[in-house]
Amino acid sequence: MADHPAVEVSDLCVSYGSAPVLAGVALTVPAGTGVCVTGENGVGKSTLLRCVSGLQRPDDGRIRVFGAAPGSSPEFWAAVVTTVEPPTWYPGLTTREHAELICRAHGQDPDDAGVDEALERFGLAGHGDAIPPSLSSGQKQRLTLAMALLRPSSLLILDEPEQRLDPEGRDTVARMLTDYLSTGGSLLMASHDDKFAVASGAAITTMESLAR
Ligand SMILES: Nc1ncnc2c1ncn2[C@@H]1O[C@H](COP(=O)(O)OP(=O)(O)OP(=O)(O)O)[C@@H](O)[C@H]1O
Repeated sequence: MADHPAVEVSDLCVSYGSAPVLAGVALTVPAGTGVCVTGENGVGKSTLLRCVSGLQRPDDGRIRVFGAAPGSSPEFWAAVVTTVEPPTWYPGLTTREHAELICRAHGQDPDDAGVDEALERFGLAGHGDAIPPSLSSGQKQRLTLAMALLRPSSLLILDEPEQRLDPEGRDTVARMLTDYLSTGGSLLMASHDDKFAVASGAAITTMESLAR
């Protein structure tokens, strides 16, 4: 895995109907680094992230994630966390139980994985016994990111992680992404907040610069 870039995209083309959205997009995220894709609304950032996440088949082009095609293999989903799709909450499970579940699903003891610390760090300690649908939109986003960062992974694919977060929440997430990168993780994200992206340790690249 370490021999390959985290993400390698070349000649990626996606159209919706007759409207081309991505035309010959190329992108590399070296393993252990972070890249943030920026650009105006509708330029195709989420489409790119969906394709790299294996959630959308491009019309043309080549995508490799740690040297393999993205998709439905257990190895891919053991290595990759994507927040491109909005989360689905389990009926009747609390915020804490969601965090515990994600740990257990990945073979971690929730205490050892630091569920309490994660809830505290994300400002959710007082909401551990609430069910996620009752949380505010920013608190839901905090829980989504806490769960993404609690489980082991090698690549995070995050679509506008700063969305709905207050300034303190953005700072917390940026610090945690910097830590993630410093421990060898790789990051591909889309964002409208350059300051947040830089604070996260990601190199900024515009969608425009990725197209041929
Ligand atoms: N399922 C779909 N069917 C048809 N058109 C779509 C579909 N998904 C996206 N599009 C169109 O493709 C273009 C790119 O959308 P995309 O969501 O990838 O952009 P984005 O850069 O992530 O935008 P934003 O900054 O608003 O999140 C837009 O014009 C959008 O309307």
